[in-house]
Amino acid sequence: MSSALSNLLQSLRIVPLGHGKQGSKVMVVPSEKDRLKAAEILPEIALEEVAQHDSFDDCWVVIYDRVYDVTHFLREHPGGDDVIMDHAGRDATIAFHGTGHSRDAVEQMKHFLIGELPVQQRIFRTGKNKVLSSGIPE
Ligand code: HEM
Repeated sequence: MSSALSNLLQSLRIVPLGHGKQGSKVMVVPSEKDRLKAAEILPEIALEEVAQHDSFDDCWVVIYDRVYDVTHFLREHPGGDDVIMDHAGRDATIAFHGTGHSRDAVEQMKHFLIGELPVQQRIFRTGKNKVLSSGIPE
């Protein structure tokens, strides 16, 4: 296989098995994001960084020590954008918990997960992500 084609396939994260010697089988390599997810390794994001994302066009919130980028979800949020904007760039755990979100909502959150607080700033989870409080999302 030419190196140009090989480079193109690599940039598309498609790797030919056996370097083309075994026919046309290909393997799709998971993206960095998928690999982090699978390994449950989340980038650490400190509260000071979260605080920089406190606007309608760039909105992060912390819920149970995890950081969510809800910028594109704001307008779709069934509870309205204003209730989330009240906590933009800050911890929204108590408000989120107090609203009594459904299991569906907790599942939906996973799409917006971008990181977790450093261990020293966590309230709900220990260093190994052990849940400290009952009833919080795994
Ligand atoms: C990633 C974060 C969030 C997600 C994915 C989410 C998702 C949802 C969903 C799916 C619902 C519909 C009802 C349900 O299924 O429980 C809902 C309702 C609601 N949410 Fe959120 N939400 C988020 C953050 C927040 C935050 C930070 C607040 C802050 C107060 C909030 C307040 C509400 C309220 C007031 C309702 C309406 C409840 C009702 O009218 O019965 N949500 N949310």
